[in-house]
Amino acid sequence: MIKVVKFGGSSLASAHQFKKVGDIIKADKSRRFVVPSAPGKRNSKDEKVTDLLYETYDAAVEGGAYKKKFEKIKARYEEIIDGLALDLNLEHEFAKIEEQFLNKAGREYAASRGEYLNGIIMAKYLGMEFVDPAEMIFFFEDGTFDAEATNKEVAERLEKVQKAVIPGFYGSDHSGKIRTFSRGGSDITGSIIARGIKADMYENWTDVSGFLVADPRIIQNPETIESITYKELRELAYMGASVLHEDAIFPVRKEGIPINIRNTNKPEDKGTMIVESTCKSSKFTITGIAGKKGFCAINVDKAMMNAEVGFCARVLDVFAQNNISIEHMPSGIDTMTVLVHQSEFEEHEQQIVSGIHRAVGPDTVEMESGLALIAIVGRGMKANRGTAGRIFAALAHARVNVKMIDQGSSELNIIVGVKENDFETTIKAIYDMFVKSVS
Ligand SMILES: Nc1ncnc2c1ncn2[C@@H]1O[C@H](COP(=O)(O)OP(=O)(O)O)[C@@H](O)[C@H]1O
Ligand SMILES: N[C@@H](CC(=O)OP(=O)(O)O)C(=O)O
Repeated sequence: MIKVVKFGGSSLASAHQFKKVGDIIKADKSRRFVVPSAPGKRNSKDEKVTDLLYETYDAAVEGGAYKKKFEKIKARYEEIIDGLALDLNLEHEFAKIEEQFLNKAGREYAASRGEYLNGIIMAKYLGMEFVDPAEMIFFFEDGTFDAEATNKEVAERLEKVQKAVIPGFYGSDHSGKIRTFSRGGSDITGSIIARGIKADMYENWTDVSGFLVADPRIIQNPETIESITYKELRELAYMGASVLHEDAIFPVRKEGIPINIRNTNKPEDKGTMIVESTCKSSKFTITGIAGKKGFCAINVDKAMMNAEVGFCARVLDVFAQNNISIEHMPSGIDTMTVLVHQSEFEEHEQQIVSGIHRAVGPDTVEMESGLALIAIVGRGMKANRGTAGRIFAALAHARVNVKMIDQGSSELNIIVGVKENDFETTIKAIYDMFVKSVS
């Protein structure tokens, strides 16, 4: 049995947390490949080292005062090294990093140093080999991940390695420049390593006892999901359930490796198993609820649009021309609605409206901003009739005005669109209807 274990920033925020992590790794010999994140927040008011690195780099590049922030970063690592009583001095590493900042080595280089330094400390603490992901996790020049070259290199590089610490979040492009995944990307590194070494299990250790039915910041003490499929998880992660990066399932999915979400602060809890498929039915009709704010709906109306061949394609082409990706597209006989991320759309708004006029000559084009989308996800929905009806009933009862409802063809998810200020109420109403009232 070989396990890859990834520890998130909350699990490595201090020497106290590092000790818990050390105990977890030592408790199971199969935990041979360790992927650490950078130190996260020690409490809700604290700062993540990754954020401090971005800020320090920006200040250094702009010629501003950066030294104080840089000292803050050093202090975070010193607290860990001293607390673990390690014979380790990172002064030369910090000197190199400062020099690289002043040479404008890039924001991605800056952010990656959080994981790099934590990896050095972790390797020393555990007595394991340190393997730099810059040597085996590759990106294309445009910043997208080169999965196949990476997989080959990881397999070759780690073939004869018994145990290793491999920092998360970064790699390099083919010119040798350091590149990072998007925020939360150490989850992806863990998955890449698990695929490359054909691990039996990818354990992802965080500060909650698994994937919860809803965000614990919205629902108090939500139920834990015992098992969830890759597909369900992808839907929830994409819609804001931030416990696992939405792209982290792709590498392990190729090898059918399960992911186990575990709690560093409660290692006795079993957590959540994320699997390709399972015959276990979920405890409730729905597996989970997640949502995001910040959407805008563009409603295009034209009498008899359904008789015009290629109408939708021409409208969508206008969005594509402006490089805007589309989230959802519910439609009626004489109307179609396109939902997009408001932050991406705003800048191109007027070009898109005039583009739609030129492309299809609509009667009206109207916009509604400040929308939230909530995904209700569950493999159990297929077998249970009336889920959409129950969602409507729950929201009517909670006095929420439903702007849109869209069921995926896989019957795995239903997306509800509401005003942003109804976001929390909507999640609570759905949770109460499907989970609280039956548990
Ligand atoms: N459905 C959910 N289940 C569990 N945690 C969730 C969910 N939705 C949001 N979260 C949040 O995700 C956090 C864990 O993710 P993250 O902060 O990235 O951890 P880490 O630093 O360990 O990588 C939890 O503390 C919780 O607040
Ligand atoms: N440290 C990076 C990458 C990461 O995955 O962190 P965490 O495991 O704490 O979410 C970030 O803050 O985005």
